[in-house]
Amino acid sequence: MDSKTILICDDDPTVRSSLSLVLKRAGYGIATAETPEQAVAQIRTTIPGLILMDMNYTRSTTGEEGLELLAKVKVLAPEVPVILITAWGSIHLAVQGIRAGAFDFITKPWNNLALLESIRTAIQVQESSTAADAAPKSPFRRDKIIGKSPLLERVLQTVSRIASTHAPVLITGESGTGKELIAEAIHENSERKDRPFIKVNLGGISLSLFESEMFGHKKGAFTDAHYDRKGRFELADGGSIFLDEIGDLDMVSQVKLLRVLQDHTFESLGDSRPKQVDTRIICATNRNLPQMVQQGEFREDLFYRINLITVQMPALRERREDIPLLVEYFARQQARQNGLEPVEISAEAMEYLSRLPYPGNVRELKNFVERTILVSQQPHLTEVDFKNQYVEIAAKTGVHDTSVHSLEEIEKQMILRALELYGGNLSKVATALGLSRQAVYRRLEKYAIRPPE
Ligand SMILES: Nc1ncnc2c1ncn2[C@@H]1O[C@H](COP(=O)(O)OP(=O)(O)OP(=O)(O)O)[C@@H](O)[C@H]1O
Repeated sequence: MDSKTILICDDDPTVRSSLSLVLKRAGYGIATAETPEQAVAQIRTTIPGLILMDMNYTRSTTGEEGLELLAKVKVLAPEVPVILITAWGSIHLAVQGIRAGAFDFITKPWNNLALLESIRTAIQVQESSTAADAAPKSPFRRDKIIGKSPLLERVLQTVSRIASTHAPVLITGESGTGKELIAEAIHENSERKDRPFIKVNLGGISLSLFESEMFGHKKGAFTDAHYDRKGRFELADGGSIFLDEIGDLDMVSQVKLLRVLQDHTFESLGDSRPKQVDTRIICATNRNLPQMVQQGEFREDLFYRINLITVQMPALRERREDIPLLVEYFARQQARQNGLEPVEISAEAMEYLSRLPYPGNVRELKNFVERTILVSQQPHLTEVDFKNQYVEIAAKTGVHDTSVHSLEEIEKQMILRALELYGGNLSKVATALGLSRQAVYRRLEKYAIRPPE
């Protein structure tokens, strides 16, 4: 395979020559094909590093020929990334192509910067997957990520492989499993580490504020715009942007986000000049995006854009062997923050802690350990100290006999009791349960609990 050669397959000579020019300037070798047949013949002789492929040839405009060619490439050279070229307005074809194994798609007329970025990412990801067993170029830094379980190690292996690429990453997993921590680690282990890491909680941005928050605005663009303001994308230029709770984004904002991911350009409110942006996209969600796509609640094309690499964070109950390490870490951290001697935790206490259910995952464990240390004020903590604290929380939240209830029922009861206890103050409920406010909202929805006014 010649990783520096790109095969351009398009029946339009002007497209072939303008693409050739751009790619040659960027240092790639070029091969061209006018028809799917020629493309197949070329691939049989020399396998290129990447294929840039139009979906429509002379026969029709259904994209059928493009899909056929893609299927052949997937048999002849399955490891070669394919980027599709489609007409604007035929995104559904691109989506079909992605389902059939294409790496990405660009729409005509294309933006050169976005095209080169997509090519670079595709080649990097391809190389990083074939070099999976080779030692990484520089050791992966994971200082703040505690745990040695095989499930966590697998996540870290994937992350260390792809951190240095520019590929968008989607991190999925329950609330409190460490998605944000992983996003930060991806940034810290990339060449963007000295540039900003901008975090945006999309669940917390209302529809009306989305554009000005993400893309910025000019003074006077709307009534309250008293000064120019940079949006989050501009702030993240050269660095990474972490879009948390991406599953909470409404359909209108999804279209706006798609545009910037596609073209790497955006316009600030009140300013019609498009701005270019170079930022790595890292998204996270604890919702089931494929299911949301099926139900028409999340755009499929956006899903494929953000999801070139998926990292699934395991729940804490699936990696209980990490619990003692995490407990030690949180106890040490808390002692350091308060200028105290670290507390000692007995072996029985560790065993007890390792058995609890943790619907709020690592965040819940962290809060629980910190609270027990604070409340008991002892240099040595035993199982009893933790049990007392757990019973107290359970009593406050009204959960007594955990054995006869399903986890969901326990969770629902805990939320109801916490709402009562904190007079409906969601921030306090969230802190007490070790959940984010958004996670509390979602559970209110799930259990059809009416949120307080
Ligand atoms: N492996 C880990 N080692 C050390 N601390 C961790 C680990 N995983 C999570 N934490 C800590 O647990 C808390 C929750 O983690 P984080 O915010 O990354 O979770 P999340 O999955 O993004 O949650 P949410 O979906 O609610 O936003 C943080 O304080 C984080 O530092």
